[in-house]
Amino acid sequence: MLTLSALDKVYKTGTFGTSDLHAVRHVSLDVQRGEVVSLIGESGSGKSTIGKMVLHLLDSTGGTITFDGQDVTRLGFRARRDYYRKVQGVFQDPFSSFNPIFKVDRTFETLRRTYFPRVSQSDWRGRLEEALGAVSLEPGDILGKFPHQLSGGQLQRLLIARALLLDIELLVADEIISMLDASTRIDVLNLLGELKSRGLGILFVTHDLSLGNYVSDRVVILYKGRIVEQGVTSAVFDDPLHPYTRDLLASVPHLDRTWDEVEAEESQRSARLAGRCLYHEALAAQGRALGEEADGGPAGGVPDDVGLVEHAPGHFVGCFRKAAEEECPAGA
Ligand SMILES: Nc1ncnc2c1ncn2[C@@H]1O[C@H](COP(=O)(O)OP(=O)(O)OP(=O)(O)O)[C@@H](O)[C@H]1O
Repeated sequence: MLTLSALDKVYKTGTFGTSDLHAVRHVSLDVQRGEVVSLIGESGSGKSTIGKMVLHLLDSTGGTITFDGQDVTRLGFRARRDYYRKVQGVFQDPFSSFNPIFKVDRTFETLRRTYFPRVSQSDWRGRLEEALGAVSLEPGDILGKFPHQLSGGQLQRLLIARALLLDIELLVADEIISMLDASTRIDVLNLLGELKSRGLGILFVTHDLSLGNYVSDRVVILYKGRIVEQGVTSAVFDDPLHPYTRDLLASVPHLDRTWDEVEAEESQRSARLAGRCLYHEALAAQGRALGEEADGGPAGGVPDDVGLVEHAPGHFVGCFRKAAEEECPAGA
């Protein structure tokens, strides 16, 4: 359904826009109907930039985005409107998606006027109540209220209801439950599971590995805008191949280990990988200051073009040694 091919994004930075920040590099992935694919990576790895390019909130600087085989990388006004009928996004902070001076009903009225001008008010009311019911919201509790009168979880569900009214095929869910409390989180996650079983494809953006493990059919691990590993969730979590994926998994807090034990494991892993893995060297050299641009090249950072190698069916790892068909001494 959705396919990204060698997608790139370079931001112009600096006072006069003379510096380049390569936020997304040659990212290729796909999301099928009824499938949840998670983009996982630390802050600054390019997850949201990819989500925004899929949603046409940002232009890409290279590569293509296709939806059902049609190139949607550059869309005119009309085509964009049609695209948004099939593809919608929900973001971390639901408050920023609503205008605080209007009641939430306005969001739905705008939707009706834009996409369903011929639907009568009474039909529309029926559809709206059905969509609110699907996200477990009682119309009487929600309609006629201002955003500040509703909780983050209610607003998040309203945004999903809005997407349902459009009968979308793909949802880009960018950190949508980070701001919710534990019980609301479960409600929203269950809702996503239900939408998936109805055939919705979901591109789920998260920095939270446990969450990625819980919701996804496949995961894509990003580091500095590059895919370092991707595959079926159980394959990647049970047998992480890339040192960065292993680092990420090792950094998940365990209640049964003390800080000293975690530090000892970390230094053993560092010693094992030292001088062997460019990704690892880059992380060490930058003191894990992710978000800074790596220079590229073996000395300072990560090489530009590291192809993904299929280690097992559907399980890909990016490694300069593997790409050169060399053995990885780190065992990755
Ligand atoms: N508008 C912008 N102009 C310049 N640089 C940007 C812009 N937006 C993002 N960046 C940079 O692009 C890189 C990727 O940012 P992005 O927001 O996609 O990362 P992320 O993985 O979603 O991070 P987070 O989890 O913190 O949201 C970062 O280095 C960020 O500073």
